[in-house]
Amino acid sequence: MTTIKAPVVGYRSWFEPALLVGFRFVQGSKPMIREGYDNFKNAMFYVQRNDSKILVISHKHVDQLRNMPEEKLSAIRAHLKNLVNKYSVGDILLKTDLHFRTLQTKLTPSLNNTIPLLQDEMDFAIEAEVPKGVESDWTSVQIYDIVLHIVARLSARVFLGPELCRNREWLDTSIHYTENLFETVIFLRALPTFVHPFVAHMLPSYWRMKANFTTAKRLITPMVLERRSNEANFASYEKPKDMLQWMMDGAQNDYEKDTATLSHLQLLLSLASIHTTTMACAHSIYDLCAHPEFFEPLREEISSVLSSSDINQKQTLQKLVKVDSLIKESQRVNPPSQLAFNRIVMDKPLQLKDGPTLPAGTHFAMASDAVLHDAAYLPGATQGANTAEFDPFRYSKLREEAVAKGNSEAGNRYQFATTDNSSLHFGHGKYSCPGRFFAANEIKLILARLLLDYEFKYPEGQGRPVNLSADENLYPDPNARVMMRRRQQKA
Ligand code: HEM
Repeated sequence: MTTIKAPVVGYRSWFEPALLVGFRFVQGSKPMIREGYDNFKNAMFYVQRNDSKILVISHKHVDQLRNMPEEKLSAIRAHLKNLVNKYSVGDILLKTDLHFRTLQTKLTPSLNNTIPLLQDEMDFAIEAEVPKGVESDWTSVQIYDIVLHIVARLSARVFLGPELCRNREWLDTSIHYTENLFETVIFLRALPTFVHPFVAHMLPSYWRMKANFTTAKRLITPMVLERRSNEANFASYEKPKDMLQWMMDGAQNDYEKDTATLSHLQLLLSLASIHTTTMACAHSIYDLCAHPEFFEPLREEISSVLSSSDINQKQTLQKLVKVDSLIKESQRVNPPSQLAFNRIVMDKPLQLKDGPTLPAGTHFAMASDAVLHDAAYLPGATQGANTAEFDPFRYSKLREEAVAKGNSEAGNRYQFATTDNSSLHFGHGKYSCPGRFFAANEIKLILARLLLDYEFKYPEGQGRPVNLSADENLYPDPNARVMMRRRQQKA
């Protein structure tokens, strides 16, 4: 395959073997990507993963590329390549986008109706997942794990309905599938592709992932069959309003109607949503514990909004402007990945505006993390500003300023779920994350409940846990402990 010429970052010397640079990338990608951005931000550079070199191009090209069709520039193929799909999700995403279009056409327009369901499940989830000790005293907890289980329960309520969302086996499967998949993927990506066929089958995580799929089929198939039979036999049958039903209704061919496909897509929904949402919540809590002075202003906003409006309204969540800003800033400082807008150039070379032609087959991405740490692109920042500083109200201030100037349209630009040509953590354009509006609601509901009802702080002498990395992906330390206690006084 023809490749474009560009410098490869991360080498310590001319003699360092590429394989070693690739190994160092697994846990040391941040300085490498920042080095590339600082030196070549208006050009392009490669980062060295051992499964593949990824070309990092300037985000200035995103407007030209964001709505390009899959046949020319593929988001799915880049996603599959990053997931080493032959040994993880397979080729299902090349055969169907049923879950993607259902999120766009059914879930997002129905977000309002999901709020009461999420609220209801939250009561149950908090009762089930928060240790009883916190009721009376400060208790050391693994908050990541608590939030993970709450998110899995809430998401399952909307994806599969009230029955499976309380089924222990499904909850474990939906959580562990992602963990097993990432363990497999990160291990394989550290190795050159020619060894993947030999190594993959030796990984216990690979076999656990397969077992997760078998469990998903065993749990979901009877539900699909029962729903189909009810629909066929009872005129008065009221169809459930959840992702599974919407996908069953929207299935357009035998492959999409197949119970194995529907089960697999539920696992892929879990993969796309549960840990990503949990990470955003956990980062927000870790950041607040490191900056406890921000707890009170957030609690004030939450209680004032909730006392004046009904939480079951979508507009209510939109009024949580400071909470929204906190989540966006926390994501800016701790993004899920340092690279976004992964794409593969399909059959024909792609001529970039004001740039070179990318040969067919090129896998490229954009340095989403570095861009939002560059004062030139960080909204509201002045030249020389300390862009590493955590300012939870950065975006709410910008929104308020825009609204004060009568420009509420511009204010929307600073919302968590809004993407633009420098805010790329959900991608941007046609193939940007279709679940981000749901994620924003879920995170706000969880944080509002946790902040109003509980207090958090780090144990004596402990600060914010350092983020962990696996290639370009970053994640909060899941084992970090915080102290948690029921709030004595509600504001
Ligand atoms: C904070 C949480 C989340 C983050 C940071 C996130 C981020 C992303 C990103 C970066 C992409 C790739 C976009 C591109 O190719 O340009 C993506 C795709 C996607 N996201 Fe999200 N996402 C989140 C939550 C969710 C949720 C809650 C859902 C489902 C309700 C979801 C469903 C999807 C789907 C279906 C895709 C397409 C790829 C696939 O089929 O798996 N995401 N997301």
